[in-house]
Amino acid sequence: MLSRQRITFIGAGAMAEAIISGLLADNRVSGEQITVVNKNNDERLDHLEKNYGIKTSKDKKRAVADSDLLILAMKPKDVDEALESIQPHIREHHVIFSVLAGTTTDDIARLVDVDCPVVRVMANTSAKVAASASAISGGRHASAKDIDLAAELFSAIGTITVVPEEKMNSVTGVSGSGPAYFYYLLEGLQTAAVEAGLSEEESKALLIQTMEGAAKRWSQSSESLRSLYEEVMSPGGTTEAAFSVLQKHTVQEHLTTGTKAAIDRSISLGQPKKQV
Ligand SMILES: NC(=O)C1=CN([C@@H]2O[C@H](COP(=O)(O)OP(=O)(O)OC[C@H]3O[C@@H](n4cnc5c(N)ncnc54)[C@H](O)[C@@H]3O)[C@@H](O)[C@H]2O)C=CC1
Ligand SMILES: O=C(O)[C@@H]1CCC=N1
Repeated sequence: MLSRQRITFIGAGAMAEAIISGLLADNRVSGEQITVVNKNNDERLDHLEKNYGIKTSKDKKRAVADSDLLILAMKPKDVDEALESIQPHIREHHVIFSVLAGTTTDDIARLVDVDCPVVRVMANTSAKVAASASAISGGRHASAKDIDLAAELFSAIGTITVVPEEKMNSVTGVSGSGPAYFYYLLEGLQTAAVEAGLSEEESKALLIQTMEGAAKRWSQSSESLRSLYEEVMSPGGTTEAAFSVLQKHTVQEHLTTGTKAAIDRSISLGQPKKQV
């Protein structure tokens, strides 16, 4: 199915690039099938064309008319303007995938005159190395075939979980934003490593394997996370010393609160459009 789709990305930013990069690496889609349009940043279009061998266009109308699948990849605040500019060229044969945080499939359907299917997807930037944790929900007009197409496309760039749309804001705060939380924590660990005499290279190698090993261990275990970290702690040992500081500063509670703030933001990003 995917091999016959003409795909147009509306928006040429970080997320579009991550998805394009992952898709091409998987070879299920060729550069010929992909066209990217943007608002006004020609440098981004040149960058994508040169680095990925995809097509770019300054003629949005043509790029939309000549496509089967539209992938909306602009910021949520720009979706109204973006869809207004292309909506006369959207036909019923089009399938729309949206990767926008907060924005619901109904928000998008309201901005399009025809009843084409809309599928909401929350991927993350690990798509760039085919390791996104992506979730998919179908809107009102989306059929099982449309969900299958989204699953086929996004499974080329990582794992897929199909969820009802009411869970999408939670997914966004957890796995959409998730890579940033891990990078932030790792930055703290790397600072300690370097200040204690390890080189950046040494600490990177050690931390990557530590993170991958912990993820693998959790994925293969039925134990709770608490029992997994307690397994690391020897009484009076190094981990306990670290935890006494982390717990004093309620680091875990702050992580929970921060993630809830991301979920709340995803909810509020959808709200202004709901009032239209
Ligand atoms: N960056 C991330 O980790 C993730 C982002 N997302 C979602 O992906 C979407 C894009 O995010 P980023 O790529 O980070 O943003 P970005 O700012 O890097 O890219 C957005 C692109 O949309 C273009 N654009 C704006 N208005 C337009 C219009 N009217 N017509 C055509 N193009 C237009 C901009 O020129 C820009 O190239 C957002 O809605 C975000 O919620 C979802 C998951 C993860
Ligand atoms: O920060 C954001 O709004 C986007 C959505 C999920 C990750 N990045």
